[in-house]
Amino acid sequence: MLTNVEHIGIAVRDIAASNALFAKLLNVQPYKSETVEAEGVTTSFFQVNQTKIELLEAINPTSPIAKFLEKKGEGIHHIAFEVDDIRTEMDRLQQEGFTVLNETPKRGADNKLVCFLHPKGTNGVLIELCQEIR
Ligand SMILES: CC[C@@H](C(=O)O)C(=O)SCCNC(=O)CCNC(=O)[C@H](O)C(C)(C)COP(=O)(O)OP(=O)(O)OC[C@H]1O[C@@H](n2cnc3c(N)ncnc32)[C@H](O)[C@@H]1OP(=O)(O)O
Ligand SMILES: [Co+2]
Repeated sequence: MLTNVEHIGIAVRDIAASNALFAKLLNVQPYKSETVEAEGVTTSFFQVNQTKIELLEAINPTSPIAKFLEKKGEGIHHIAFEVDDIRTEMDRLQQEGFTVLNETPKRGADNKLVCFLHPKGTNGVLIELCQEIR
């Protein structure tokens, strides 16, 4: 079951500059910064009440973020939904005809297991599912 929007991912070119910008905008400092080598990204997380924003900077030219910035420029990269059981949701969505981009859940940032749905099957929006690692 999808429970809530867990975070909105924003692709940025310079995470230090964007951290300062979003700290000013949201009036709060990022609560976490984390590099996820397997995804080719450095992230930072801001929280405003129930809403989380994930800033993403590419750490190499083959990162999905580097490709996204090249094609579309900075902006919203994905919407992440929290799920109670990621494997059950991956199976359900596959049966519903969505293209799940990884066969098994992978380790994301902020203590989560994650998977992605191809944006071509979701009206051009990259969807992330995430489940807290308990
Ligand atoms: C930090 C971990 C984690 C977390 O815990 O929160 C993250 O958030 S990691 C975020 C970064 N990781 C990912 O994005 C992984 C999932 N993405 C992918 O597997 C790929 O990026 C992709 C979506 C399959 C696209 O890869 P690829 O086909 O190699 O790239 P192209 O550049 O050729 O794109 C093809 C096509 O798709 C469009 N596209 C790409 N990314 C997005 C996007 N984020 N939103 C909407 N559309 C996207 C791209 O524009 C191309 O379209 P056309 O040009 O019309 O063909
Ligand atoms: Co994310």
